[in-house]
Amino acid sequence: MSKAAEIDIVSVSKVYGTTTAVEDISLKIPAGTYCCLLGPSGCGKTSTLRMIAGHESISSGDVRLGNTVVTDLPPAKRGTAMMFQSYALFPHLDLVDNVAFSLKMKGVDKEKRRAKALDMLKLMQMEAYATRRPAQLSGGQQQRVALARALITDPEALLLDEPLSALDPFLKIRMRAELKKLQTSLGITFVHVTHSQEEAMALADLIVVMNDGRIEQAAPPRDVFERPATSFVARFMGDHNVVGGRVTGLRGGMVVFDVNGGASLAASGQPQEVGAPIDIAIRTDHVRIGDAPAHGLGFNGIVSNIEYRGATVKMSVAGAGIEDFTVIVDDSDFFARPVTVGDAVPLAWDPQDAIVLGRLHS
Ligand SMILES: Nc1ncnc2c1ncn2[C@@H]1O[C@H](COP(=O)(O)OP(=O)(O)OP(=O)(O)O)[C@@H](O)[C@H]1O
Repeated sequence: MSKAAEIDIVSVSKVYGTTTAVEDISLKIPAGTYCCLLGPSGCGKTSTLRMIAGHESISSGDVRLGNTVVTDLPPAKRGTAMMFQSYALFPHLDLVDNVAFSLKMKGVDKEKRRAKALDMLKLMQMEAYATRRPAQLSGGQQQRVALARALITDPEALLLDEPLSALDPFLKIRMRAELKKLQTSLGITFVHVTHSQEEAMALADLIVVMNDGRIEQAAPPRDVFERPATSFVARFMGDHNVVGGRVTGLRGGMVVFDVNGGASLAASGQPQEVGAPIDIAIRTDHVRIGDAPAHGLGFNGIVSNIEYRGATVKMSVAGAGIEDFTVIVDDSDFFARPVTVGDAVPLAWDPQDAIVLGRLHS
């Protein structure tokens, strides 16, 4: 239906008075990508999305869509469409007129715009509701109408600001699957703002993790999860232990470091200066319980908490200068050799499961 466009963000900043919301970010989103801007509240995701859409001015830098610099173009001239968090449907208009609205603004004649609006409602399986008003719809149906309304201009990129946040958990997961299907079938670029790492992992081809107005990592979901670039990313994505210390040297190709007042551990990564502060990430589900730690790949600790989660069991362990270390084991492994709070346990992991993290804000 539409053609997809690459979005190129070049050294873009957004300053509101004395607040720098977005600080000199550069990012290429390839045409046809499902991209999620992910990060905590206030990190600059929405400002970034609104600058791509043209709903917010760009303080410095440029945004390009395909071959066109759109930095100074109004929203309707950019080839983008935006779907807002609240859907922003007009309560007094029926669904056809809601969906046809932007074509009306463009001066498209009534018959033509209503026909196109019906086509869009059909695409979203909402044609049976065409004469209803938004208040007569469920949350999921309102979202479909908002999507139809955004897509009626045949945008090259669809921008979505927390599109699933108004839905209950069950509907959220269903609509998430529908969004992915829609993006795949349309083939256009989607940029979707979310603070949920689970949502981003489920949907994105490209996850852009933002923190404090900057990009910490932009990579496919599996890379972000398996090779978090920074301690912020490792903590935000979850399922990693982040352990800090100071580098003491190199051994067998591994970086060796001391945890403050505790164990000497080893990690895979670039050689670091002796004495430099270091953070490493260890996957919570890649830790073995019961294997004696060797070569800095593990430590002995005391179990401080146990949570049963059904398919898995989560344990908190403290020791060797590490206050709260999380271990997730399969339920069958746990119950084959159960431990209780207060037990001393040896923990061990493989060299590739302890990775040195980079520092963005040094
Ligand atoms: N219109 C504005 N005027 C002043 N400051 C603003 C404005 N809009 C956003 N900010 C500030 O800019 C920063 C980034 O805001 P932004 O809305 O882009 O973050 P976000 O990551 O989308 O957060 P959330 O998930 O809470 O929507 C915040 O510190 C915010 O307070």
